[in-house]
Amino acid sequence: MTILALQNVSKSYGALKVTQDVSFALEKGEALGIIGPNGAGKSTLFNLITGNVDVDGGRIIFEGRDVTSTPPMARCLAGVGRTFQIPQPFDKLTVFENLLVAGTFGASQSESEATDRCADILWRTGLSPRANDMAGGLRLLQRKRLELARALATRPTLLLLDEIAGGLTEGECGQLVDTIRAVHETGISIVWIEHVLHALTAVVGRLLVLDFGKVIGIGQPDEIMASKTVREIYLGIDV
Ligand SMILES: Nc1ncnc2c1ncn2[C@@H]1O[C@H](COP(=O)(O)OP(=O)(O)OP(=O)(O)O)[C@@H](O)[C@H]1O
Repeated sequence: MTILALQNVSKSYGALKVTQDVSFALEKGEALGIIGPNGAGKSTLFNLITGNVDVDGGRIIFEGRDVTSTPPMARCLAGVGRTFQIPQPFDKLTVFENLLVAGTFGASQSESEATDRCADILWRTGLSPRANDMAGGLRLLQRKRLELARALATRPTLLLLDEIAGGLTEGECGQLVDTIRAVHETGISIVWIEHVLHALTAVVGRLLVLDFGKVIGIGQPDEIMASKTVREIYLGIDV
């Protein structure tokens, strides 16, 4: 069953076509990776899926409903959770308080309803020892974990991850991949934009390649990475 479908979605900023006639479908429980050069339109695609940016054309279907004109908050409450490339937690709240904000406002639950769930998410994302620390004092790995935890606190059925492994050491990246794999095993569907390919392919079953806002390939990671066009455009390999 399809959880998310984009049908001929387009977006331009002035003369710049950032998203060009993009169509793809994500099955329930699937994990899909998105790769592409800098400026290819990857984050814009997430902004279109979440409603932070309006489409110029095309349709976005989530859980069988047309959400193309649905505001971001309503899409979040319907089950679309996301992380941002640059984590921006509430620095002057504790890690746990940050989760509670997401768990109450983002999942429409009372504080008492959200508390146990948020404590469980803290544990699952390895943040329990940091629960009472101010978010502003966290190191990069912990900020990335908090970004993931906040998205999970909104109770997503579809989780969009935007370059969550960027800037981490190899060891930290491996730990985060284990956490994301465990999240995926709970049945949450994932779309993950990432430049760290080995992290991505440790989790996703398919890759989608964007270039100048267009889908230039979608399929199994091995097939995609063997494609001449992808190797030329994305890896810069002259073949
Ligand atoms: N609000 C905006 N106004 C004008 N141009 C924009 C806007 N948002 C994005 N762009 C442009 O759209 C293009 C795609 O940007 P986007 O952030 O989606 O790319 P990306 O593939 O996520 O890049 P990166 O890998 O560097 O994060 C870029 O040229 C960017 O400058």
